[in-house]
Amino acid sequence: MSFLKRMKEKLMGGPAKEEPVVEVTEQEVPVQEEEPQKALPEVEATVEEVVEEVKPEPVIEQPKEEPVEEVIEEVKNEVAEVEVEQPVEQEEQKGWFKSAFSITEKFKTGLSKTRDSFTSKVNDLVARYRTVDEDFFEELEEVLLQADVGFETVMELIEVLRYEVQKKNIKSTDGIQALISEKLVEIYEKAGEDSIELNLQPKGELTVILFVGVNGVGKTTTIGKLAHRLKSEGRSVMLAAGDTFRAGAIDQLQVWGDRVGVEVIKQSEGSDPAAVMYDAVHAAKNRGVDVLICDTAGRLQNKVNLMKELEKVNRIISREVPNAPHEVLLALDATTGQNALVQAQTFKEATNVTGIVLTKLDGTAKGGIVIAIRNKLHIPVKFVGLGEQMDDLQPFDAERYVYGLFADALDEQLEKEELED
Ligand SMILES: Nc1nc2c(ncn2[C@@H]2O[C@H](COP(=O)(O)OP(=O)(O)OP(=O)(O)O)[C@@H](O)[C@H]2O)c(=O)[nH]1
Repeated sequence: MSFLKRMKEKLMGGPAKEEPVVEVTEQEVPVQEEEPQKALPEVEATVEEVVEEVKPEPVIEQPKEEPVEEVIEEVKNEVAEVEVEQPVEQEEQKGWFKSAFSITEKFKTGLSKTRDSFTSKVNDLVARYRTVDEDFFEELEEVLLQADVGFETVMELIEVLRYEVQKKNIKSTDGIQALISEKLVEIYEKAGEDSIELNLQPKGELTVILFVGVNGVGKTTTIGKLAHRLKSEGRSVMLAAGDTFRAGAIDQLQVWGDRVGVEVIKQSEGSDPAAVMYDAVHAAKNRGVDVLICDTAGRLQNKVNLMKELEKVNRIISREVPNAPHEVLLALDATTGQNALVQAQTFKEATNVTGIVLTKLDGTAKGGIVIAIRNKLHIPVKFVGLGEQMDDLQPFDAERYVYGLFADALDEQLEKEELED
């Protein structure tokens, strides 16, 4: 079976394997209603501007100095913006009964900025070069580099494509997008066998998830979305407000806690994050909570301080819960491009990062960063943020991702294949 047919079967055929199914009866979920897709903002920057933007900046992030009241007000507005129509209880009943197709559509919508820029250039190349030759490969290389796929990966991909083209005696560029997609998935999957599944303990045993990442990457929002997701799967969740440093961070997490309907363990601003973790772990154990999600401060004055802070937090958690934290998730903002890679490198050296959550993938025209992160860091991208809605945090899926990149060209190619059969 061709790559495209296999892909179609997976992406359109029934519930996605990795989507957990909530234990609810059919009566409780009468009809699967699609939530309206929020229109994405226009691409604001040209590729050249975006290239300019990704020049690495120093990793050091200074905390925001906004007054607490302003931050709380801002967060309330943000939360109000992502308000879904049904109240949380109703939404929970509905669970995560998303069809494979609707998740695929989320990737397609979320990657539309990248598609508009990167993919339209590939399509343009295909239209200009009727035959696959050296000039075609050179231009393709350039387009891939501009999409932040990363130098090594681009070189590898071009080499593999050259080999395939020769082996299969491919002359025409027609349908080359399918071959690029297939090889991108192969390269992505080859980079690591490790699972993107969260390392969750069996129900009844406490799982501790630590979130790290610099300020402003969307850490708090992601914690809120993940709490909602886990709760919708039937797990009890608690949050620990370990970012005691940034003004307003505790209140911001509390707003999300209220929104999702989970308890937030906190202390006053400026207190020791390790003390908050200690309280939170005890509270979680006493209440028999399934998952404790811990926020941490995003300050990176220097690596030594970061290491010390994370070491202390880790030590407290692992002393109270053997083998915890079970996940250390690093939140990275996809719109910061190569800077996200620099941040990831620093965190990787400071602590044992087990997975990456790439936020705001919908906000960048350079969605190739997912591949660069995977290949450079060898840390699985476990979730991607594809928008501001609650369920726009999705487990990463390489096939859905490449479909999101080349949707129209792949649909067209598949149609041709099916007609030929
Ligand atoms: N479009 C889009 N926006 C997102 C996504 N994730 C987060 N955001 C937005 O990014 C903004 C910042 O997110 P926050 O969670 O408030 O991040 P922060 O408080 O500035 O910083 P930290 O919590 O320290 O990361 C908010 O407006 C979020 O709605 C995403 O996947 N897509």
